[in-house]
Amino acid sequence: MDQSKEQRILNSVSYNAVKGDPESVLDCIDKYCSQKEWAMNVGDEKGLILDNVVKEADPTTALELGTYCGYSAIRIARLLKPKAHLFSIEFNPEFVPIAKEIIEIAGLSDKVTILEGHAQDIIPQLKSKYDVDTLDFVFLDHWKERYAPDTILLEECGLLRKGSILLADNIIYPGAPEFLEYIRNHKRFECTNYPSHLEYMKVEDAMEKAVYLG
Ligand SMILES: Cc1ncccc1-c1cc(O)c2nc[nH]c(=O)c2c1
Ligand SMILES: [Mg+2]
Repeated sequence: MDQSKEQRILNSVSYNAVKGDPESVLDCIDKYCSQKEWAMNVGDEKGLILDNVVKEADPTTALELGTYCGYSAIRIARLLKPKAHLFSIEFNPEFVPIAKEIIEIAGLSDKVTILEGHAQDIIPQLKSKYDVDTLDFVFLDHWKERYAPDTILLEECGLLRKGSILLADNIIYPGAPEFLEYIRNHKRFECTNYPSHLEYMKVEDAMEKAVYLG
């Protein structure tokens, strides 16, 4: 059976990255995906926007929708303060073990819990099953059609508090028009747009930050 692209990314990280060094894992993935095989990691350019918003949020509890190979989980977790934690939801069973391994190589397994399944099934369990109170930061990077319904679900489950910061990837490409419509017309969100480019490409993309006003 041929290896998957994600397995090849893991092979490259395992061979080239410095164990326990998140920056070297990120650099290795960015190098591989810009030189060898494109993959849908948030990447280095949008990754800097993600870094800045995570630093602004300085979250105690963070949630990511869409783990993929763990690249953005590493970007987020490497900036978390000692007691802080990131929950990352991934529905593709092939990606979960690869992300776990890459996060382990980065030395961040203690700060990240990967939850396998669909966000709409796991979000309602975060309080009861995972002892989450409210979320300080949420990164939406799973499937554009789910950005709006899952944002509504987070609010309905009482997981957002005054000042919770949401950041969404791929606002332009592949695009999330329903989410933009929803979040920009919803009076309880304060939105900011960050123009950028699709990972590893010269194609236009953007990220949208939305602060929950309570
Ligand atoms: C896969 C793809 N092909 C061409 C252009 C863009 C994409 C693309 C890029 C991303 O950053 C994505 N992030 C989360 N989820 C996605 O499905 C996704 C898809
Ligand atoms: Mg993305």
